[in-house]
Amino acid sequence: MSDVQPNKIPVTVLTGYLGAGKTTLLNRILSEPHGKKFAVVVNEFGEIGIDNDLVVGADEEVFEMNNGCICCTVRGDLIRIIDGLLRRKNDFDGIIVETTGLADPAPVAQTFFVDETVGAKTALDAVVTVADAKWLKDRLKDAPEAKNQIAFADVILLNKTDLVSETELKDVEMRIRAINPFARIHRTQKSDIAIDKVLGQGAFDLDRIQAIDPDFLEGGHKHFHDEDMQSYSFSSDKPLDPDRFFPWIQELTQREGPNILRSKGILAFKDDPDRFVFQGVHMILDGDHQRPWRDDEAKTSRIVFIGRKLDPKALEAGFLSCVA
Ligand SMILES: Nc1nc2c(ncn2[C@@H]2O[C@H](COP(=O)(O)OP(=O)(O)OP(=O)(O)O)[C@@H](O)[C@H]2O)c(=O)[nH]1
Repeated sequence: MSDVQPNKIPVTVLTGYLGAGKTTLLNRILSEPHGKKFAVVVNEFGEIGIDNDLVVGADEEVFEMNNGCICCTVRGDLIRIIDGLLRRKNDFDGIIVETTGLADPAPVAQTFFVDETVGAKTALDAVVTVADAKWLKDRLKDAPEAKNQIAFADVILLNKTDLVSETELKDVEMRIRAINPFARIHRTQKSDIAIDKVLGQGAFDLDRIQAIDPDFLEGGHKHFHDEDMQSYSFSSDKPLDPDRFFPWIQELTQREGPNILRSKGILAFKDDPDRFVFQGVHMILDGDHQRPWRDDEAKTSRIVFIGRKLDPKALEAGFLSCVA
């Protein structure tokens, strides 16, 4: 890893559309034996914080910003968190900001130039975008955020290569190149990549960004938000019955998969001492036990759905029907 500006703390902005593999990459970075300590800032679109609970690493401090898009309402929070971090000297080697899948990375990157205190002490090392090889093509058609995440990237992980053919991979690579001819592209599965291909890149190029976005250093920002995008989260303090939950979620995501872009949850099943983490990207589901529930935490099941044309009443009724 090269330290490009030795007196400044390097910042990596981790972006990519919903479910592309950002948290998977973050966990890889944090789990590697690099001897470095990172401060991590995560931002998610749902009302109930789930992402911070999915980030590994006891040594890392995870700052969570919910209830808003990092590029808009919570940008002040980002500045405050980073400002607070900067007051603590020599405490960490780098900052990693994981944005929501729906964030436009431009205003996030802008924070590190426009805010004086933050700008004086940090250096934006790279915008790293994780792209979902299976779904990116569709999102480039209907989600401008996905396109901006590619356009602003210095490094792109073309992830989930296991889900597509070589021909499809070449096609999506070509589409990426058409939007961004400069980024380094790495094909990955489960965001598996050497850390020195992601951190310490010294890759963020202000001139290139100003060529895309001439107002980049102006401070204000105007950008598109998908007003149709909804997020609903539900929770229950009563244990769930896995024999009810899995058939329900299977049927729901098969039926509503195109509209449910992302679902995820931390679940407490009856007679199960472990937390179960459930993940869905459209109709592709995944899940695993994470760790035992601790005595000092409430065994609350939390689930979030992000998508379009969602029916919150039906989702809630379905979720609550899974209570054991
Ligand atoms: N098949 C396959 N699944 C993957 C791969 N990488 C990640 N996943 C799965 O995709 C799902 C989403 O991964 P995350 O890392 O949580 O994605 P994310 O970008 O952080 O998601 P959001 O923060 O919700 O936008 C999880 O179930 C992962 O296990 C991959 O290369 N192949």
